[in-house]
Amino acid sequence: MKEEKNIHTNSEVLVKVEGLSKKFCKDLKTSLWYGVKDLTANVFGNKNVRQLRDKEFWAVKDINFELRRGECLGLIGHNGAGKSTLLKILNGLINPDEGKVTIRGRVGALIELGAGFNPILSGRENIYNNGAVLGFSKKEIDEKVEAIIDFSEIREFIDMPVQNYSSGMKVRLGFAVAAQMEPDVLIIDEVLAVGDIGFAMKSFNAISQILKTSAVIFVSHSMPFISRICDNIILMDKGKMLLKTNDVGFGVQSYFDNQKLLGALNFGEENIILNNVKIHSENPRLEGIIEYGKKSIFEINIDSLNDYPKVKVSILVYNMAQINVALFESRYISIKSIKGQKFIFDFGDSFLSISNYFITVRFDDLDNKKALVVSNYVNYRSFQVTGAERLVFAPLYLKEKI
Ligand SMILES: Nc1ncnc2c1ncn2[C@@H]1O[C@H](COP(=O)(O)OP(=O)(O)OP(=O)(O)O)[C@@H](O)[C@H]1O
Repeated sequence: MKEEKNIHTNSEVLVKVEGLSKKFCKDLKTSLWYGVKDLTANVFGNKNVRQLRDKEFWAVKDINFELRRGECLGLIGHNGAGKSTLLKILNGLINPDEGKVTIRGRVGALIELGAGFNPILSGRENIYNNGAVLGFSKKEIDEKVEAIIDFSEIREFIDMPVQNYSSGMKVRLGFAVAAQMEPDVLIIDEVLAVGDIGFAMKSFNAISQILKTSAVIFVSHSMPFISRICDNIILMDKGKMLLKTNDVGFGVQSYFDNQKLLGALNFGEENIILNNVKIHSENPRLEGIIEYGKKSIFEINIDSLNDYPKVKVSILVYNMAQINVALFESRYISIKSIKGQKFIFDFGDSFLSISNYFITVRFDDLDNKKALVVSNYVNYRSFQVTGAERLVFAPLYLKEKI
């Protein structure tokens, strides 16, 4: 596992996690049986937690980190990697089998949608309940309640039972409570993604504000969200920490490298058959690799079943988050009804940032207004941009020319 030094070394450590592990059992009956056995073993003081028994697995294994005031930790990893389990341990919802968590101060958490709310009580009553759980007096909550309702932007529905709220409304209320209660440590699971983009932007601004006095732990599969607010990353894989870094660009890239990604899909009439796309900079031997700042060359090899006198080739470049970051369009080319035609396109200097990309290749017949798209090869292949530049999450990395 790679590890880097923390930059906020002067601020106070608010979260300390040492050797944290949690195991689960894949089968409910066996789990109940182990529960009974463990209870008995506990009485006689010979519980052996380190060993996995049949059907057990480590959902969280040997996690260690420290988080200081002012830091935002992004917990990322594939589905089932153990992120939510780790958050639940940190929030005291479940006990670890091994290890220790030390948290200083008040914890605000938004973990499961609607968790922490009583569904039959109104939004307003739930604000009071949550505040009381966090240790605030009624008077203190009275002082905050208006700000919470304003932040959530659901004043109209604040006296309605929470069970009738939409998912987004629950998130709005949950985040407003967690954020406005001045937590020292704020824990947020994927739920923010449920809110609309307007609320997500507002939440990010609120998190930046909260970070002045708190530490934040944030779980998300949205790398744009992660790179927007986190300054530390832990990449989890099967319960373990694969990477701990304060280089967010590198952390995000490692997350994508660790994912299984979809293969190519072909749409369109298939009258133009794409045999091959070669991508390189000046050196054709470095196939599939473009050097940052150097020119990029795309060579396509096709078979065509018809004559197309005026065709435009479009290459759509997607980043690992499947965001379309570039569209390259060719000059008009004339395609003959023969096999094995090769076209070379020079797309000029590439300032795509260092990362991996996918391309979709589309052929438009500009002579035929009815069937404009002849072939469309979605996610046809990937390529890499390399260089000694910094890893940044922004799709384009532009530097001032000196
Ligand atoms: N109460 C439980 N009993 C048994 N297994 C559980 C329990 N809670 C979680 N698990 C298992 O622990 C593993 C980790 O789950 P967890 O929810 O922490 O993953 P995650 O990284 O948050 O995933 P996602 O990205 O899908 O939210 C999974 O295999 C899950 O099935």
